[in-house]
Amino acid sequence: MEDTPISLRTKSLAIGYKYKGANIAIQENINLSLPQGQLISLLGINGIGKTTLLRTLAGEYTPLSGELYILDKSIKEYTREEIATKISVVLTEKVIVQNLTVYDLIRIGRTPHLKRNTLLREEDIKWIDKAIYYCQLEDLKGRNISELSDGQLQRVFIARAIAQNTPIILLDEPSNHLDFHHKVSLYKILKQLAREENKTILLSNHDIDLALKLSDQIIVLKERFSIQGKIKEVVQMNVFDNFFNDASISFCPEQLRFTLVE
Ligand SMILES: Nc1ncnc2c1ncn2[C@@H]1O[C@H](COP(=O)(O)OP(=O)(O)OP(=O)(O)O)[C@@H](O)[C@H]1O
Repeated sequence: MEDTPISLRTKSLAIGYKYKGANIAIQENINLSLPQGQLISLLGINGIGKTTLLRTLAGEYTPLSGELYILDKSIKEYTREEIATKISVVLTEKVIVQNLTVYDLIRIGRTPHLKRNTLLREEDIKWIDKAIYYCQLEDLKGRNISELSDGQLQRVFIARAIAQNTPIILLDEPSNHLDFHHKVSLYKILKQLAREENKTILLSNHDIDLALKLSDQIIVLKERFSIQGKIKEVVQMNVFDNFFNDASISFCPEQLRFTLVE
């Protein structure tokens, strides 16, 4: 496993935003090394910087300092179009274009691979079909997206990212509209996808219990540091003790879950 190729790497990365011309850092010294074929969960309390990190890794925000490498090449050496062939992203805010079918929306995922006005090729159709298969959307593919529930729509956006067929997939809270069964099912689908298609999949998530049971690795963002590793290793570092800064919520390392102290 140690020799697994690394798809995404950061060195002393600082992330944040610009405010009145000044750089405001949210997190500094982030060192990540995300391997191929693995599902990695990004965990941290509200407002700690998960979305900012995902947007930075996706090339939407410029790092405040440090280095970011996609497939061993600095992100600075990629054009926006090239990044879209390496990284697909599912964010929480979704632009909804009315009058699109589920199939049409998934098909948009193929855009980075198509020359202007070209018809879908065999490869494009193969990836759209794979995305429909992974996200179990066969019965919905002809429906108008305006008729879907939030949870169904969420699956369609994930399918669009899968259709894009990039080595790296980043998802911001992809399970937030899903019931427990669909949350578990999403984790299993993403893990299967990571394994079968050798993808690096990073998702942010507030379902920490599920993440600890179903991910290959986790990244935990805390106030002054971040850590990445296999579940057991990270749990042993006690990063979940007093995680929520609330004495009534306690973490049980044996059961890998939080409980409410009576
Ligand atoms: N453009 C911006 N202007 C001002 N503040 C910002 C901006 N972008 C992010 N922040 C602040 O940076 C911090 C991190 O935000 P971010 O959305 O990355 O957190 P998060 O971990 O994804 O949170 P959540 O779990 O609530 O979604 C927050 O305090 C947020 O208010």
